[in-house]
This record gives sequence, structure tokens and C-alpha cells, in this order.
Amino acid sequence: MPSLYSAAFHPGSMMVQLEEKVSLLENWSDGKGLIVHGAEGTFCSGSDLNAVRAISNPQDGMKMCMFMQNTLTRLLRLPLISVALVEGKALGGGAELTTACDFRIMASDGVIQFVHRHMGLVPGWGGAARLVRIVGSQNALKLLGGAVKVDLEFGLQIGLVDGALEAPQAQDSADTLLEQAECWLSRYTKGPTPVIQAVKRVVLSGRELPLSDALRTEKDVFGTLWGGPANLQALASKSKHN
Ligand SMILES: CCC(=O)SCCNC(=O)CCNC(=O)[C@H](O)C(C)(C)COP(=O)(O)OP(=O)(O)OC[C@H]1O[C@@H](n2cnc3c(N)ncnc32)[C@H](O)[C@@H]1OP(=O)(O)O
Repeated sequence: MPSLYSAAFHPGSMMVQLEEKVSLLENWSDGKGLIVHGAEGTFCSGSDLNAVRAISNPQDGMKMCMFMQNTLTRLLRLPLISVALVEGKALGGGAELTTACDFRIMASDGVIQFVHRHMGLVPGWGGAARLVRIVGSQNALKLLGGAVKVDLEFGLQIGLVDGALEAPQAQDSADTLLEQAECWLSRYTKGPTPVIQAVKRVVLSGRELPLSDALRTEKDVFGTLWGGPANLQALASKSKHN
């Protein structure tokens, strides 16, 4: 299960690195799970403000916006079940990045904050559209309009956060946050790769496509599994689900 790291996105370097990682993952045929996490106790504080000042004109802003929208849309559409491990702060573009994962799990010090309003902005990397789908339009309006700090408790309450991680007590005895995240995600990635990738595909099409198209995709994906090795093995073993 690979990890992606981030801190503050430097336009032209970290953003390109992220796009390259996404391209690699698009070609990872055996993959089932992905953990996106930060370094040194923080998740990601968004765009690199020093670099952003140099491109604060509409043309460059649009280029950066479209580049990141494309990258984060492709990240969410990977045939993998992904989780953002939020330790420390996820601010601005960092908050948007968390919404480009299927799940978000948080350490006790974690905060997701769409600080865009404070910057005279709205999200542009697809974070607003995804947030509405995750928490609903009422909550999204509150989080964006109020630039609200979402901590673990509030995140769980509104459904932005899917799981809580325990602070490691001592390095030797407790699982690190990354180990806990791997354990959390493994509940959803157990089993043959084609089945897990198919689960992601039917959920993604249900989330993104009109119902008639989603139903067609679901039928096609079902057809790839029916009578396949995992299906035949399950039938031969007379499995019970209690
Ligand atoms: C797409 C739209 C966007 O993403 S707009 C960007 C939104 N992000 C921000 O506005 C983040 C602003 N920064 C902060 O709020 C704080 O620096 C945070 C991240 C909370 C860390 O606070 P604190 O722990 O007190 O450390 P600090 O402020 O001394 O920061 C350490 C050094 O890191 C830097 N840093 C942090 N974030 C950024 C950033 N996004 N771009 C550029 N630099 C950043 C700080 O400036 C500071 O640098 P230095 O040590 O003073 O040289």
C-alpha cells in the first residue's frame, strides 16, 4: 500500500510531483489501497504562499487551477480505495486534497479547514464540489462560508471524517499513525484485487454518473466478476456469512 506525502504545494514542483505520482498509480494494476499523508506532524498547508504571490494574475491562476483540478479528479478516480491520514493541519488546498480521497481519518490533533475565504478565494481544485457530495450543501456552505476549523469530533459528526486514530503513546509499544491507517484501510481492501477494484468502480460510477449510465457500468463490472476465479472459489467453499 503506497503513501503520498505532502506539505505546502509549490506550484511547478510539488504539484507536478503529485501529478506524476497519480500517473504512476493509474498504471498500478495490482493496487488496492492508497494512504495520502503529510510529513513531520502536518498534513498539508495548501499552496506555497511565496510561490503563489508570483503567479497572482488570472491567467496563471487558471492554469494552476485546471492543473490541480485535473490531478485531484484523477486521484479520486484511481481504481484504489484511498484514505487521507490527517495529522496536524490540512489547510486551503490541503483541505481540498483530503476530499480527493475516498475516506478521511484523523489523529486527535487533526484539523481540516477550508481557509479560502480568509484568502479572498473559494476552492478551485474541485474541493467545493467534492465537499458538497461528502457532507451535503448545508454543511459545505457552513465550512466554506465560515472557514470553520473541523476537528476530529466535529468531522465525525458531519461525516467529513470517517475514523479516529489514537495518539501513539510510546514509539515501541503503540502502532504509529501510519500503521493504524494501514490497519483501518485493510478492512476495505481485503480480498482479490479485481474485486476491490470493481467495488471502487461501481461506487465511483454511482457517485459521478447519471443513474442510467451508472447502472450500465454496474452491469459491465458485474460481468467481469461473475464466474471469475474469486466468484467460483467462493461458490466452491460454500461460504457462510455469520
Ligand atoms: C488553494 C488555496 C490555498 O491553499 S491558499 C494557502 C492556504 N494556507 C495557508 O494560508 C497557510 C498559512 N500558514 C499557516 O496558517 C501556518 O503557517 C501553519 C500552517 C498553521 C503553521 O503554523 P505554525 O505551526 O505556527 O508554523 P509557522 O507559521 O511558523 O510556519 C512554519 C513555516 O512554514 C511556512 N508555511 C506554512 N504554510 C505555508 C504555505 N502554505 N506557504 C508557504 N509557507 C508556509 C511559514 O511561513 C513558516 O515559514 P518561516 O519559518 O517563517 O520561514
